[in-house]
Amino acid sequence: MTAVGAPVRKHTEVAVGILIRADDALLLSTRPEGKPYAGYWEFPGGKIEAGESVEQALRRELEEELGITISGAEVWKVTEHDYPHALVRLHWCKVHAWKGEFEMREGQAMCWQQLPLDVTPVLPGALPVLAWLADERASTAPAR
Ligand SMILES: Nc1nc2c([nH]c(=O)n2[C@H]2C[C@H](O)[C@@H](COP(=O)(O)OP(=O)(O)OP(=O)(O)O)O2)c(=O)[nH]1
Repeated sequence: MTAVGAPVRKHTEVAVGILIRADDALLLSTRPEGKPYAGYWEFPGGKIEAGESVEQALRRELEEELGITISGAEVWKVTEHDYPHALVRLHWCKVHAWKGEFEMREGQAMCWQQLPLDVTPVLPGALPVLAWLADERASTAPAR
């Protein structure tokens, strides 16, 4: 329940792309200088602007940040995280196909990672999704 007189925090809607390479590696990049949690590893994406669908926002963000173009994206999971700077609602999309060469247009670092990740620190809002991805992989791994 919201306390009487407490300001209601509005969600910031965010589109996030889980780019998955043919060998199952996941793309992570660092948050650019000047943003909250600068230097933390995250999945690429950003805020959904007024009038945009998740897919449109993700396509725009990946072009702006990475210089690649995706054709389609479907929401896989929706999560929320309450940061001091914002209450975010994250719309997670798995992306298996894109066009173009990766270009770090915001000065970020990028890397392809298998699970478990060996980069740190990772944005806290990404941790539940990393756990689901790991569970999914464990349950689909071929039996020995
Ligand atoms: N891109 C991305 N954002 C995430 C992840 N996990 C997570 O909690 N977030 C949060 C951090 C931020 O509060 C928010 C994304 O906002 P942002 O500031 O990066 O978005 P933006 O690029 O549109 O920023 P700007 O235009 O305001 O500079 O979502 C993640 O894995 N990737």
